[in-house]
Amino acid sequence: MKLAPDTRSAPVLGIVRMPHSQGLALPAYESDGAAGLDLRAAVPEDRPMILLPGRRALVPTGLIFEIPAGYEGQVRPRSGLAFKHGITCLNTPGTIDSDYRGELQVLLVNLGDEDFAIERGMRIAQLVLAPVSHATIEERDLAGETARGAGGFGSTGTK
Ligand SMILES: O=c1ccn([C@H]2C[C@H](O)[C@@H](COP(=O)(O)OP(=O)(O)OP(=O)(O)O)O2)c(=O)[nH]1
Repeated sequence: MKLAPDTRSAPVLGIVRMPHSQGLALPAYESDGAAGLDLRAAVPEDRPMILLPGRRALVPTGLIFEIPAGYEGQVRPRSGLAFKHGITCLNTPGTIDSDYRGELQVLLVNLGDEDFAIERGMRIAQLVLAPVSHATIEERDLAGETARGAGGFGSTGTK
């Protein structure tokens, strides 16, 4: 199926390579309609990172992103890694601020029951570019009335 062309003008995402990501493919949309750019692990070829069950680690991407103003980057897990190995992002969605100029790192956690080897070039997570707004903050004396009121946390039941 051909997806409808995007008529919005595409934001430009700048990517700067650090030395340890030389030779790795740049993040790319893996299909026409993919929401995220796959992020690859920039760990040494001869030293995969071993994530033991229950442990977490910051995995380098070797990339600095220039997120355009008015957007954020959301670092999200890959469902295949989560389903097959219990590997997910601990802080999902990780927030990449548009003024961040450090290396993008991916905080992975092993919720599976086996050791997991993160190898160089492995696609470990995905980055979604999403619009954000800065709200104008107004302090108020009272919150406006609504039908829900203060009901939450399951107040409407499950059926
Ligand atoms: O998964 C992530 C999440 C964040 N970051 C980087 C980019 C982001 O802009 C910065 C700060 O992230 P966040 O705002 O979530 O962290 P914080 O704990 O609030 O720290 P800070 O005080 O530095 O904002 O860290 C990553 O590389 N990976």
